[in-house]
Amino acid sequence: MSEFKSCMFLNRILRGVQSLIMASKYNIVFVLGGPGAGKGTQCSKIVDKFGFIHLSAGDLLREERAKPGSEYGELIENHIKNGTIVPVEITCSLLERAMKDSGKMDFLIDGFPRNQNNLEGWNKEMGEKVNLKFVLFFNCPLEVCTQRCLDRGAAGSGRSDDNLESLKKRFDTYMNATMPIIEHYEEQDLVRKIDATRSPDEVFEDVEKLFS
Ligand SMILES: Nc1ncnc2c1ncn2[C@@H]1O[C@H](COP(=O)(O)OP(=O)(O)O)[C@@H](O)[C@H]1O
Ligand SMILES: O=c1ccn([C@@H]2O[C@H](COP(=O)(O)OP(=O)(O)O)[C@@H](O)[C@H]2O)c(=O)[nH]1
Ligand SMILES: [Mg+2]
Repeated sequence: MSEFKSCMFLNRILRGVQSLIMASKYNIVFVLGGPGAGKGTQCSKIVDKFGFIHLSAGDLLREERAKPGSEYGELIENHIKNGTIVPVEITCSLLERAMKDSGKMDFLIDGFPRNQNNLEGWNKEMGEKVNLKFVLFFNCPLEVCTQRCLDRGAAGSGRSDDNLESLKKRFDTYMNATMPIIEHYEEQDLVRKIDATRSPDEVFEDVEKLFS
């Protein structure tokens, strides 16, 4: 075999190995944006049309909090009410367990990673196991987000954090802890920013282009 041919052959083997490695990894899209930006609403639409599994970190934490005798129930409730972020070991293990239990490979991870501790803990535990496709970022001003959360609370969300006092703290966390994470991914050109102030269907028109 000529040198050129053996080089081509090796290249093909390498590409094969690479695609095998990628196929064995979870495909994930992180979904970020302020409280009430519409992350959950858009994730439902993506699931309906593109068949991803939607994992909301907040929902998983609320589920864990509700379990009778949960070791972490009180800690989670305190963080949620204060708009602060639960330590990554708890959230990451809930996410990983849900991913494994689903038996699927394609996930929307909604509302995570929210701070540096989340990012570092996730990278350490899951970095080698996932292929991060992109970060879907719903950009929405504070006033619009606040009104949506207050309406969600008034409509009976039952959430202990859909009130003005908690919302102020949630925004504080969002600006100080989550925005730097979005900037971190922006530096890697992984952020797909969407104007989330429009109606859900208009927002989704932009979202679906990213998945088609
Ligand atoms: N584009 C939108 N325009 C108006 N209201 C919206 C929009 N998207 C979501 N909502 C409403 O705002 C509230 C927050 O939406 P949600 O999807 O739960 O946001 P998040 O998960 O980002 O907190 C919900 O009551 C939802 O029905
Ligand atoms: O990775 C996460 C996701 C959520 N939360 C907590 O759960 C709350 C509600 O998060 P959720 O994503 O449900 O709120 P949303 O942004 O959708 O309104 C947050 O304010 C945090 O206190 C957390 O600690 N870690
Ligand atoms: Mg949500």
